[in-house]
Amino acid sequence: MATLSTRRSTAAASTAGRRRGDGRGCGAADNAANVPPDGRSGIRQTYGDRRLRINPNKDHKPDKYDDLKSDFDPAIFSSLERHLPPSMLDVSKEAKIQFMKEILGRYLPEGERARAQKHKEYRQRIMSAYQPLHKQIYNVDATTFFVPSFIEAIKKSTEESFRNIISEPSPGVYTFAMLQPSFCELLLAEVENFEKWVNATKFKTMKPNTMNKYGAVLDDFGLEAMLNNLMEKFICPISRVFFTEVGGSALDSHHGFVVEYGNDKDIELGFHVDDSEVTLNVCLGKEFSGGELFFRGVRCDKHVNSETQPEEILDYSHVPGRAVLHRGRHRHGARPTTSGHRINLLMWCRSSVFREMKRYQKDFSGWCGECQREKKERQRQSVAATKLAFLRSEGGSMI
Ligand SMILES: O=C(O)CCC(=O)C(=O)O
Ligand SMILES: [Fe+2]
Repeated sequence: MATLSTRRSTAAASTAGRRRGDGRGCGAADNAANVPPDGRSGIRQTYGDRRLRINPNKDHKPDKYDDLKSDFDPAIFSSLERHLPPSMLDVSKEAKIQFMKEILGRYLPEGERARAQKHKEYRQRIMSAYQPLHKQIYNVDATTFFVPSFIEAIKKSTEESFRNIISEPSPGVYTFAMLQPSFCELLLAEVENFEKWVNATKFKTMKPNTMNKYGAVLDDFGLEAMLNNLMEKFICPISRVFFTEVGGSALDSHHGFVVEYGNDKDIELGFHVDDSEVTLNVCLGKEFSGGELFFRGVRCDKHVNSETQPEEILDYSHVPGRAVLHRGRHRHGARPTTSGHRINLLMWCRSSVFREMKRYQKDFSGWCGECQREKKERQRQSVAATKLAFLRSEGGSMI
């Protein structure tokens, strides 16, 4: 198997630093697991338990950080405060800030800080000059964006309501009708309008990620708040049910973009994993043939190039308006678009809490197919060894 790539966004801040909104992200996590941050400061010695909680404390009312000068959005601090260890919830605001800055600092080391600032300025330059074509798509309006079956399922937000609209052609790949054709058209027209503006003004824009040359980053020209809302209200309810073990209950930032394929665009997309915990991929149109997604099983970093098992093979054909939701670590690629023009909306949804936790784990058998296979093999060998020892001792006692 060819060595697989990990795709990254071309922008700087990829994790905790970009979140806007109400500071709640995905809200409650279900499975408890504590996260030990590697505290390096005096704070660590002053207070007892330094471990973050994966379950946000919903009863705790976080401080307001709007006045805080930091590279991170104040909402991140309010959101993270709910994950602080119980012993830290009532300490001074300054102590909490110091502790949280240390954790967040890991997501934005020195070099990246400058790049994040540049990226912020880049966005400001675009947004001060670009005139949106369809202002109505800059705020989520469920009835014009989504098909009724999707809205109904989200209203109930139970596993059963999701299973009614979702098909799962291979474990961990969920597909469902999501976007109205009229919304797809508006979004396509907005992207086209943005691209026209880019060409007319010769503005040098960033590529959507390290592997796609054609497309646009929606977050860069004003759609970040809308997409954040979409993630919180319409993706989190689903990912909380199907992707809890990879931070699906605690998504708190995203990278939103469109990719374009066709004759004079990208043709195909190589085998890769995404820089996301959960990826939403929705085909917007237009008319095309080819461009199937191929999936080859979920893998952790260590096993990213390990063999595919036959049951992990899936080829999926895109249908306009239909969403595919999968773990970012689900290895995949896109086959050549052989005719026409294909444009897909992508949201790489991330969880800073999950990324923090992952630093302290070695066994990912909760979601990595190869970790699971190795664990089963260890269990099989241990049962076999126990049986053998038992048979030997039985044999011995019969003599
Ligand atoms: O072209 C596609 O549908 C796949 C896109 C994709 O995997 C990605 O952008 O991460
Ligand atoms: Fe991808």
